[in-house]
Amino acid sequence: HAWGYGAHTGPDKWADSFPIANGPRQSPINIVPGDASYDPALKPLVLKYDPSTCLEILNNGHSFQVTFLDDIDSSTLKDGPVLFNHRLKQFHFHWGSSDDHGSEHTVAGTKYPAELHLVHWNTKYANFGEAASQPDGLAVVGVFLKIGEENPNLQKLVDEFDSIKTKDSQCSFADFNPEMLLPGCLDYWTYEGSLTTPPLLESVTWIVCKEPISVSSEQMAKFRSLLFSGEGEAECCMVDNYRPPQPLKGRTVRASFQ
Ligand SMILES: NS(O)(O)c1ccc(OCc2cn(-c3ccccc3)nn2)cc1
Ligand SMILES: [Zn+2]
Repeated sequence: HAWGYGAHTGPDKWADSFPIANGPRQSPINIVPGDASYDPALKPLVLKYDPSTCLEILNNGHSFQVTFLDDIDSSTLKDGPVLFNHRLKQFHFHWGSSDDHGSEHTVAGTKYPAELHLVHWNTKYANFGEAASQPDGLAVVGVFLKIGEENPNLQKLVDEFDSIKTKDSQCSFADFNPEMLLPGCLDYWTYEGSLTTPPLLESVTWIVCKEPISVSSEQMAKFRSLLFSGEGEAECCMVDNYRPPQPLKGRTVRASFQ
């Protein structure tokens, strides 16, 4: 399953190997704030992250990712739209080849230059792999990046890029608190969706923050210096690693705010 984001391997081709690509609850989607229904029963998000559970930063050939130790309840997501405790497994990003696009979710058609995904799994299941195949197995928090001030917390990630330039490279990475990547306001939209990359499993409760965080244009340029290609291969810049919005197919998007 050599899937990617290129002309021959990209999102329009994924259904060939992953027929669920045309399923009833695919992600991302275009969020239309006017169509979202405010749900007063939605609780505030409770995100508690422990920087000591940060393990490594890696280039997996699709994005760069920071992975966390998830064998105990130290970095968790509770409440919000979910009924069970979830553990943070990893976070990663999606971005474009220029500052005018790159996010996966869009808001009334607006594209952001990048989008952060904090991936959590429901601890009623044994592990991420088990949870990933259950309809209520995963909860992903999405945070938009908007061009503005340099983000000193993102810079800690950018400073590692020389060590993870090529596919399948990784290095140890410690004491990073992903809480520093969250916006001040945790108002969110939520809907039932899927992984946005193969295997596109329909197991994700999406929690998309309304407020973006900042990233500078120079920092975005450094994201684009990462490579899809492996060491010794023809260099292919890691850009446009996003899936475009998918059909809503009757789903309701709820808002935690009025
Ligand atoms: N972009 S996104 O946040 O929607 C997102 C988040 C997580 C993803 O995991 C890929 C994956 C790994 N596994 C797996 C299955 C069994 C055992 C171990 C791993 N299944 N899917 C993909 C996309
Ligand atoms: Zn993602």
